[in-house]
Amino acid sequence: MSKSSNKKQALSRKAKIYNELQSLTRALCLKGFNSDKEIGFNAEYIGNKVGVSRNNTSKELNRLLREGKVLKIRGRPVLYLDKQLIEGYFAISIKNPTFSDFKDFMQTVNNCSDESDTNSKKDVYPVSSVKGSTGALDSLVGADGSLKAQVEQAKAAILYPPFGLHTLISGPTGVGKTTFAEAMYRFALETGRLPQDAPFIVFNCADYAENPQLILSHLFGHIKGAFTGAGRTKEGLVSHANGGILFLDEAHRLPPEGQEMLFLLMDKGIYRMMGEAANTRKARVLIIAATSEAPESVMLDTFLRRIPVLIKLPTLNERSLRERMNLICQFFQEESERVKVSIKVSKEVLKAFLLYDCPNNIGQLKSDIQLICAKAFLDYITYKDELMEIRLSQLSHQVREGLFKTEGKRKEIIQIFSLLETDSILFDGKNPGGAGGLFNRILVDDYKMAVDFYDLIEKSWKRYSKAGLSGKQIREKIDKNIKNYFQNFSVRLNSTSNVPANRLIISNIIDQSILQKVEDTLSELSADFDFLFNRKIVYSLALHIETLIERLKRGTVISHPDRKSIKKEHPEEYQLALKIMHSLENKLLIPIPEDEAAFLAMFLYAVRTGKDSGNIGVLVIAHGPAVASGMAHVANKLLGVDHAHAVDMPLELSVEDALEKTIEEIKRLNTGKGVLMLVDMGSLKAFGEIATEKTGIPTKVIEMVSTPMVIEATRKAIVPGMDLETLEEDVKNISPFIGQSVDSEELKIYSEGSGKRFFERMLIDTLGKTLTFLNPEKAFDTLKYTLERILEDIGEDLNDDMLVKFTFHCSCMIERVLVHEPLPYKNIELVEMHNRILFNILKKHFTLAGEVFGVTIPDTEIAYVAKIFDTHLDTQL
Ligand SMILES: Nc1ncnc2c1ncn2[C@@H]1O[C@H](COP(=O)(O)OP(=O)(O)OP(=O)(O)O)[C@@H](O)[C@H]1O
Repeated sequence: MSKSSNKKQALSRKAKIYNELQSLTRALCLKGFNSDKEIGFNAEYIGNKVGVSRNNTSKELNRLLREGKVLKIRGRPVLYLDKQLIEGYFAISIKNPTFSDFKDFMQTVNNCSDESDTNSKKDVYPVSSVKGSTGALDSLVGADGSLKAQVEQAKAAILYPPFGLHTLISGPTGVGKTTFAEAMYRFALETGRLPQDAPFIVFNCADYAENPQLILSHLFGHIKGAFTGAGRTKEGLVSHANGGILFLDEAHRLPPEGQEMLFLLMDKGIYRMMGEAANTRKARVLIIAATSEAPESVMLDTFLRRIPVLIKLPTLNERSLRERMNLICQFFQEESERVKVSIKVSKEVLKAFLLYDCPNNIGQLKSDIQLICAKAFLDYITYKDELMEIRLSQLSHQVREGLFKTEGKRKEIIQIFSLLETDSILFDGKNPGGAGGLFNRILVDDYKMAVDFYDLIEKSWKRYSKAGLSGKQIREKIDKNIKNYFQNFSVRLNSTSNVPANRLIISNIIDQSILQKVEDTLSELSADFDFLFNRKIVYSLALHIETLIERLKRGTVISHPDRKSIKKEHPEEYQLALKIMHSLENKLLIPIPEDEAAFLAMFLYAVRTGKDSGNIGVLVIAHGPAVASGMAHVANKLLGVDHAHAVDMPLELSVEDALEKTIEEIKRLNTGKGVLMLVDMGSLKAFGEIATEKTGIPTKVIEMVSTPMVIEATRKAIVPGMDLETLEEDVKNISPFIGQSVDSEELKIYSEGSGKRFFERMLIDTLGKTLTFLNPEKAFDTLKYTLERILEDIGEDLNDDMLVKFTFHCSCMIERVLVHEPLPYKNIELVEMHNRILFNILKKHFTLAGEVFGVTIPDTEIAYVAKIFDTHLDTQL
């Protein structure tokens, strides 16, 4: 054999070995590294795979090492890895490719992302050490979460000398591949790796997949006469992308000829226009390819051999709910900015978007949100509303289904939503700055008192003066409100909240210098007042001070209604407040009005003594063995609390005993804010008066009780800052059945169309406020029909009282069954036995009703319905 053919063989042997090592390393990268296991491939193993002896394989590997293509880990046996792939995987650049042992290798790759480590710095440069590396990539949602590794890889790919590394981004449709590639491009501009005028050219290979000639002509250009119709020479995208990035979407659709031409460009920086035989052209183009095919697929194998960096983006399901929430908020904010109208989105809608099945990932999430916003916009212009409101009823069936998919995610959902005290979020499109930190702002609600707090004072001032209260009365009322506010605020601060005291998040929303100055001030004073150490106090105070400064600038400072008495009642806190104020005045160089000391003193007092001031108790009293407790149970279950309590009054219970029980309950429930009682008969009103007389505990009695009212009472009673009078008012207002006067206009609206009575329209309206998932109109119609059939069977007439009870109870029941949380029932056999006929009638009719809603009503729930008939119709069949 001649020398030259020997060399030829050796060359192809080296290439074979190199290709094999690349495949093996790639497979390893796809599986992920595990530092516990030794990783790498020895010469014998690689040699066996390609049919070359161990000795010769070793020789070739050492050659490759000298060429800078492989990494060598000394030991027994010696292990090899492909250098570029490892660098891409760990987002690093390795200068010295030989390692003394496996530990040395792992240490080097791990340490390189840790700037503090200097040992390995000489060999590698960590991406994180590059100045100015914040920006496009770092601001992607998830950049510090589920995209962390990918962002590091992308930075490394862009920064790799001399011109960056070609990259393949993979992931199913809609995961954000294009967005990610654009962010890489912007990162290249930000870091100066590409000049500001560098091109970013996008080409979707799927667009012309059926016509290879057209693809090649688009990409590489053609010369005159290259094919029929090529009347003149035309440059391709590669030429336009010279000096920048060419983004090839759906790269797996590139025909084989195109792949070959692209590889030539990637390997050697040269290409030919179509129709050119000899002439080659030069272009320096960084390729970012994207594919929705699994990167392991055969189709991509050739591609992978050329592309050293493989970035796999996670699907929406693989991201945390927190990130998804962030995306949702971002999209609503974007829509609001687009149409320049505020968008109000309820908690329930957010929950549905958070949980529904979204197989096409972020892309689908975004377009579903755009779709719902478009619908809401239509309502907005049709009805000339003040803002766009997204209601649960507007959502598509698929999105609404999300509400049923809480399984296994409850904790995370609670964590996300416990921070949001209002029932909805307002996305303010007129304030474009709001988009980025929006979700962060939700996160810091726990610290936030300033904005709400001043607003509270301003709003109540307007409300009370409109109501004709004297100046003194207004001050007294506001003073009470402020006290309540601080009390509740301190409860939140002292609670074992899940909110991390995260300076990073806080620093996104508070001016850095204010935060720093508040931190300094409090740490100076904390030697004497150790409770000031609490991070949350620092943050909430910083937020408060920031708002105060804004108000000072605008000249809208609010005076404290009663500074003198605060000074007298809380002298220690007042003095401390003055110290804080003076220190801040010096640091911030602004004069702070002395009234502020009174607010601060109240805040400090509340935080210091803060204990759970508790909520207003809710007590349901009704005749019947389990009517009251049934309603309280439903309310608690639906709201996920244990706040509604009940006194059941079976017929055999004497009035004296019932009163005694009631007083005991009231004592037990009172936490200082009184108890709201909902009773089913006017005569029970006296119970409240007697209980207050005997115990001094304030009570209010509403002479009407229904499940929705109990739900409303419970829901509102646990709202911080609620007082007994307001609660009574609010609960009364939801009941359309309490002698309200309704003007004739309103009456007309309610009675229009549908052929329903006014009373029924009101009933549906109230149902609408209570139901989460069901369409109230449909629920009402179906249940009324069902009730009429049941009454026909048992020979009773329909009456409104029964209609109210039945529709409310049963619609709540259907919702419970929908979310797989039906009520249990003890001794169900007894109900079945005593009321077999009624039970069977109910079962028959509920089978039909259930079908309408796609559920099967279990016997335990039927037993409760039977009880309603028992108690209210006295039906003993
Ligand atoms: N991290 C992100 N932050 C904010 N928006 C994002 C993010 N990722 C994707 N999006 C948005 O989601 C939508 C879909 O993203 P993109 O088009 O980048 O996905 P893709 O994977 O390229 O989709 P396809 O495979 O369908 O081309 C875009 O409108 C984009 O604005």
